[in-house]
Amino acid sequence: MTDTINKGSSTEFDAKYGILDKNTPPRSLMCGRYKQSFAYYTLRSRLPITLTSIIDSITKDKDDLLSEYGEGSREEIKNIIGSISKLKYELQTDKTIETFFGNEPDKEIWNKFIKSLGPGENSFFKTCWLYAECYMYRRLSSFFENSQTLMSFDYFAKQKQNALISSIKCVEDILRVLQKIDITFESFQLMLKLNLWGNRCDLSITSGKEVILGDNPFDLVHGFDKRIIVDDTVAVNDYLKSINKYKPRVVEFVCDNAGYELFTDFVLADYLIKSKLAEKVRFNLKAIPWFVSDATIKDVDWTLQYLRNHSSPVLREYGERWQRFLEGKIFEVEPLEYFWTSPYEYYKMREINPDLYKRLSEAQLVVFKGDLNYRKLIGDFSWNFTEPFKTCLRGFLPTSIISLRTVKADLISGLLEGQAEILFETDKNWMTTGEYGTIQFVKKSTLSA
Ligand SMILES: O=P(O)(O)OC[C@H]1O[C@](O)(CO)[C@@H](O)[C@@H]1O
Repeated sequence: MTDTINKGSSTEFDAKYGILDKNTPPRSLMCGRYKQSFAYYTLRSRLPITLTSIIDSITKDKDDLLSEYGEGSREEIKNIIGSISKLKYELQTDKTIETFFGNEPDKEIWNKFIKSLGPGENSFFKTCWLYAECYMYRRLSSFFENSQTLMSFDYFAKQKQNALISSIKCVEDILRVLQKIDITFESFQLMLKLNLWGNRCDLSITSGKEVILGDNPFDLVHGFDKRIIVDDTVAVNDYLKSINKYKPRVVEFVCDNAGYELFTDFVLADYLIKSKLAEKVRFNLKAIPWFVSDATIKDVDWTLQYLRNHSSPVLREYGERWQRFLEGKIFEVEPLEYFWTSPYEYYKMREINPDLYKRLSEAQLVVFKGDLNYRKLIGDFSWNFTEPFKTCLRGFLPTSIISLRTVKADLISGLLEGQAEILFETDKNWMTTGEYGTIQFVKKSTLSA
């Protein structure tokens, strides 16, 4: 995939913006200046396509927007389209990242970060890929946040809702299994794998295009067993069974995509309660529309409402059950937290947001879903692939953590010697297809009483 864009990209762009025709050097921050990196492909091709598709969808849906947000939104729609086009131009001409000046609730944290970037490291292709990509989505959201009529409009909502609606047969199949599941190690393993592969339904990797699930989610799970290249399922199951002296045992989910993936988060959370491996599950969601399909609190409400209103009895049953869990505080949605839509890697959390770090440390396990969370766990940093996952956390360990990630970016840790080489021989793009997954667990040795 990256080869295509690199061959097609104009050399004058590379010359003008100091692009180096090489891959990311070892143990360096990943950024768009390395032409052979997925960072370059993302910034040069994927993100402009994402911005263009937002402009196209707003333009196409303008009449619906006008009827929903009133005639006063007409001018603002035009201005926002102009702002998105300007952002796209800045991205495509490697402009310096600008500070925020509107009424963004997290303006201070973002501007402090932007000002901390050194000269020569503060433009889209020169700064770390993670910062540039997070900045683009944050800046995009600010155009709506600072409007008078469209501040609550989620420009990704339709795609996120479709991601559930189009997978409703899989949803039904899974719920029928959950209804009568026995609590065994095998069923725990199945729930974890279903949740892992639910992460393939991420619309940012397709720049917004729908990800089509196969017919039967269990076929997908069993068919992909060999593609789980690190699997700590046994360790995390043993750990959860060993902590039964803590009450209530709390598991935090740092969620990723809405749609089918959010559904699989509810399924895994339900299983943890049903199996008595936890008494409470808390969900951490995004405060703003993020990376196309990341889940917001509104997406949780919509998902439960959609299930509760569905014609299928089993969908209604679980929509009602999970709504009751929320009312009974067995499930909890955590209060809005802008740290999750900041550019910071997680090893900086204790310094930047100690209250959040403390809250996570009170849980017995934190489940980090997906690729972007993985990038923030280890940083957009070209670690040796065999570097231990715990080392790459650089001290971030509020409590025991597990990462469930389908591999969509050219960074990874915790592989065995020679494992990556074999995978590259199989498919040179294996790191950016989402067709390989990792289940990586780090136990916090001294759990406070
Ligand atoms: O939804 P997920 O699993 O976090 O994936 C999003 C990630 O995938 C990518 O789109 C491709 O790596 C990244 O830009 C982003 O980090």
